[in-house]
This record gives sequence, C-alpha cells and structure tokens, in this order.
Amino acid sequence: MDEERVLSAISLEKDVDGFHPLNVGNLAIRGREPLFVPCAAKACIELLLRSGVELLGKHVAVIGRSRVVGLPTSLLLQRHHATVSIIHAHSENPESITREADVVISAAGVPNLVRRNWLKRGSIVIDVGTTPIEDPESEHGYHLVGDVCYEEALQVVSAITPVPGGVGPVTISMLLSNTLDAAKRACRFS
Ligand SMILES: NC(=O)C1=CN([C@@H]2O[C@H](COP(=O)(O)OP(=O)(O)OC[C@H]3O[C@@H](n4cnc5c(N)ncnc54)[C@H](OP(=O)(O)O)[C@@H]3O)[C@@H](O)[C@H]2O)C=CC1
Ligand SMILES: Nc1nc(=O)c2c([nH]1)NC[C@@H]1CN(c3ccc(C(=O)N[C@@H](CCC(=O)O)C(=O)O)cc3)C=[N+]21
Repeated sequence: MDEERVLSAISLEKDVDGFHPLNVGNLAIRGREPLFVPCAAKACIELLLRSGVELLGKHVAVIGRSRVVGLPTSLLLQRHHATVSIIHAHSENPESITREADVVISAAGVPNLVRRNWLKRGSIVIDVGTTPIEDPESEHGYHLVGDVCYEEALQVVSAITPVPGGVGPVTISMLLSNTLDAAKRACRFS
C-alpha cells in the first residue's frame, strides 16, 4: 500500500488524525491554521498548559520525529514560542541535549531510554512511549512501559507523566475532541 496515496485520499474535513499533507503543512506554517492537529501532540501540549507550564522561550527537547507524535509536537511547541531541540535515532549524545532542557517530551518507544542523568533538576517530563512488555501475571498478558525510568526521574524532576495513566488517556480524549469538531463542521454547527 502507498501510504501517501492513502493519506491524500482522506477528506481534509474528516482527517481527525491530522495526517493529511495540507493539515501538516498548515501546522508548520506561521499564520495558517490546520483543521486538525495529531492527537498525541495535542495531548502533550494540553497536559503542559493545563498544569500551568510556561512554554514561551523555554527549551523543550522532543525525542522522536514521527508523523504520529514527534514532528507535530515539535511544530506545535514552536507555535507556543518554545525553543525546540529534536532528537532522533541518529542523534549523537542525546543526553547532553536533554540535560539542558526545561521540558523533555519522549516519544521513541524505547523502554528505559531516559535515565536520571539525562534530566535537569526541576525539569518537566512528558513520557509518550507505550511499549507492551509480556507479562503473564497481568489480565491481558502484557503491561505497558514508557521511555523514561520513572523511579529515577522522580528523584530530579518537578513533574512527570506516568505510564500507564499519563499521556495515553489524554490522547484518546483529543481524538474524541477532533471527531466532535469534525461532526460539528459537517452539520454546520460551527
Ligand atoms: N501515549 C500515547 O498516547 C501515544 C503513544 N505512542 C507511543 O509513542 C512511541 C513512539 O510512537 P511513534 O512516534 O509512532 O513511533 P515511531 O517508531 O514511528 O518513531 C519513533 C521515533 O523515535 C526515534 N527513536 C527511536 N529510537 C531512538 C533512540 N534510541 N534515541 C532517540 N530517538 C529514537 C526515531 O528516530 P528516527 O526518525 O531516526 O527513526 C523516530 O523518530 C511508541 O511507544 C508508541 O506506542 C504513540 C502515540 C500516542
Ligand atoms: N495515528 C495514530 N495516533 C495515535 O495516537 C497512535 C497511533 N496512531 N498508533 C498507536 C499509538 C499508541 N497509542 C496509544 C494511545 C493511548 C494509550 C492508552 O491510553 N493507554 C493506557 C493504558 C492501556 C493499557 O493498559 O492497555 C494508559 O496509558 O493509561 C496507549 C497507546 C496511540 N497511538
């Protein structure tokens, strides 16, 4: 299947994942408004804003650059005037970048990637990673782990989202919110 052809075939007005090239382009361009922003990226910003975290001028390190999370999150952060560092699988010394960051958003899908010595004291961590780990003890035969060593991070950070019970449920809320917006537009309620 050609991913680009599939994405371009989705009607702009129904693109609740925010994957259509026009929605991505409008998110990237200042002064333009996308119809939809990808849910996980929206969830990260929503968590920060609702917790009273100031983004203007702050250094935010984003680990990951995917269409689903990393890229739209870094674009959205720039719309809030944060200074954004983007870390990916080829980045050298990622810890030297995250150690300078006021906020670290990790979306690599690599358990235990972010250790205590990757984080500045008092920084804020948003852990997007959700990797299923086989666990015969649990109800579904697996449990989810994030990218961040939670117990280690707790010793230095001022706030952190857990996995499970952190970004995941907020992402689902954002999908519902985007879907409601799409329905309202279709019914000309807004
Ligand atoms: N909680 C939630 O609501 C959501 C959770 N997720 C979870 O977030 C994680 C990421 O998802 P997704 O973006 O779709 O995954 P992808 O595999 O598409 O992207 C992973 C990104 O992380 C980078 N990366 C991989 N390994 C490393 C590393 N060792 N160091 C630095 N960067 C690295 C990759 O770099 P490169 O580009 O160079 O390959 C890539 O940009 C997954 O665990 C997924 O399940 C996703 C969406 C929502
Ligand atoms: N276009 C697209 N957008 C996505 O947002 C997207 C995607 N593709 N592909 C897959 C990943 C993964 N993802 C999760 C969302 C919520 C939870 C979630 O809510 N998890 C619960 C726990 C659930 C459990 O324990 O099984 C929690 O974190 O508390 C997890 C993972 C979205 N993703």
